[in-house]
Amino acid sequence: MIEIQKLIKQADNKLILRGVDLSITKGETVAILGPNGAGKSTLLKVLANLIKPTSGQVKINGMDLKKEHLKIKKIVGYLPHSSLLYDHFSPLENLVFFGNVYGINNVETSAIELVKEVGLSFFLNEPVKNFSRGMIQRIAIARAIIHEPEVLLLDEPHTGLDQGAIAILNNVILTMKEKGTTTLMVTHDFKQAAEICDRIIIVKNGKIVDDFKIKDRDLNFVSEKYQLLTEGVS
Ligand SMILES: Nc1ncnc2c1ncn2[C@@H]1O[C@H](COP(=O)(O)OP(=O)(O)OP(=O)(O)O)[C@@H](O)[C@H]1O
Repeated sequence: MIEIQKLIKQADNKLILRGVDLSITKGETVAILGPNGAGKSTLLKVLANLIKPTSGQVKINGMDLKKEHLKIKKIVGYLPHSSLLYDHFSPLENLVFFGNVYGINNVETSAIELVKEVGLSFFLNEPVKNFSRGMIQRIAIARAIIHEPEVLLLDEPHTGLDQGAIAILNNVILTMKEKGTTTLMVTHDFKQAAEICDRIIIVKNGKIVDDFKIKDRDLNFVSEKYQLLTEGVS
């Protein structure tokens, strides 16, 4: 589903990604862990087509990111650090707006359903400028999946969420997985990574330094591997 070969990203004479090779199959849920500044968000931004790689090849669903980025955009959902929501719009207005951008059918019904799914039906018509950070994050997640993407790119999705909202988000991710969605999630939250992901990738200094499957939701295994590989990195 996602094929990355020899990906290099350089900016301001700094090598941010130093030759990333990665292959992710359809339906996998993959966590990207790594210390601050390792290049995790940059990797996600390249896949979301927000920034161009310096060199290397990226294919999503068999399509070359350089040549078919418009088609790829339609099948990719991206949750960045910022919510991308319009402050003065309600959740319903925001989701209808973004749903229309993607040209989805029955946009209002889908929007109402998604707001319900993230537990904010009561606030359907309130402007999001009055929302707490966690509430905004919930609607931002709904925005990222309004077009039922085949590939979901999540940059620290659990940040700012309370326990209830974490459970809702994990449920959303697992439900999408059942439908065949491939998810790539940057996170510092090992517990959530172990809870919902099948596979962990550790990025350090712009390179993948480990890539393994998780067995039995084993958080200790993930923590130990991480510490071993990132020792000495502040
Ligand atoms: N446009 C840019 N120009 C120059 N340097 C950049 C640019 N974008 C990112 N960087 C640098 O590249 C490095 C990797 O950034 P990135 O945001 O990908 O890290 P990260 O692994 O997501 O970190 P964090 O865990 O702190 O979010 C950082 O040192 C960052 O300052």
